[in-house]
Amino acid sequence: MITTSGLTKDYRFHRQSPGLGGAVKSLFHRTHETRRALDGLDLIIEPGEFVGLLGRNGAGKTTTLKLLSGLLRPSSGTVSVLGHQPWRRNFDFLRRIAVVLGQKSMLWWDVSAMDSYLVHRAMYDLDRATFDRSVAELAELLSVSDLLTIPVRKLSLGERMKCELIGALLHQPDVLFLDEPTIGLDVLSTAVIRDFLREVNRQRGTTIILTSHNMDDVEALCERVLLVDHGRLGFDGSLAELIKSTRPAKRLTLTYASPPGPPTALPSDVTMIENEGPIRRLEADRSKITEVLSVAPSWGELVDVEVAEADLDEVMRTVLSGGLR
Ligand SMILES: Nc1ncnc2c1ncn2[C@@H]1O[C@H](COP(=O)(O)OP(=O)(O)OP(=O)(O)O)[C@@H](O)[C@H]1O
Repeated sequence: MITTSGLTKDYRFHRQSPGLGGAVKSLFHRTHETRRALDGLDLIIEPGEFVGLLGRNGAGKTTTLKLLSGLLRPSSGTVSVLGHQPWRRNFDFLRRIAVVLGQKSMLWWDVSAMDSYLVHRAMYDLDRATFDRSVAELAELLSVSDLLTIPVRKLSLGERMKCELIGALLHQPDVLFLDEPTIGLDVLSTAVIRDFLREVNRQRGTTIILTSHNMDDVEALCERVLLVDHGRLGFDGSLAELIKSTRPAKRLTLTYASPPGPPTALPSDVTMIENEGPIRRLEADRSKITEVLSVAPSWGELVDVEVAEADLDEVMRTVLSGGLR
């Protein structure tokens, strides 16, 4: 459904010296520079997948989305989405995709979301009954049915994002590209939007490609993550695999009825990270967990055991600072 091979994007730009003098000078003399944002990206995405694009700021995630959705033309390499070269912006292609870029609205500011949807309806030639049903269903799922006739500029950030998503899905696209859909939203709106996207992916089979710095979004939604690193693919697999390859250690929290005795027979490569009161927190490679659990009851009266993966934000800090194994 989506394939790229050696996909490369160079941006050409000019630097301007600061101040009025710099601005005037740049009118007459411009030196151009090139920045390589994507550097030979190869990927294949199958229909119905929910994929998260991860990477540090400036890694090339938005550029990837823009190339896949046809907003940019590649400098070299190939890209095919639904059998089309996106940058040609063929109508059949545009009818089958939708793009929601956090910082760019598809809704007109001064009119209601419904007015923008009606323009959409005309553009995509949607019949009235299907249109009405779709708007009602989507608005209900996102709890914004009573907000569609208010000028968009009067809506909050979260309400606007929900209205954006409705507009993007009215023509029932096969692929949805989303850039940071929950940025700046409160936990409630974030949860509603996550449930909605999960539903759209499952019920309609819509392929969704999402960029997000919110690891909770990625954990909740994406069964596959692609790590973009300096314009290349740094990792391709599940979030669980990414965690495993980055922080193989698991966290064990042992709670005792009262402060336990010394941790005798603790395997040598297990680290005690908290040793106070009745709680012992340890970090152990997953292969050592059973060994720890077999000696832990001898330290005291063990009342609770919790085994968890390393904290997601910690994992991402390791990944983004180049610590992927
Ligand atoms: N129009 C442009 N002109 C010049 N350079 C650009 C342009 N757009 C992006 N870049 C550069 O290309 C690189 C990749 O940018 P991109 O926006 O794809 O990164 P990103 O991974 O989406 O980052 P972020 O997480 O900060 O949104 C960055 O170094 C950025 O400065």
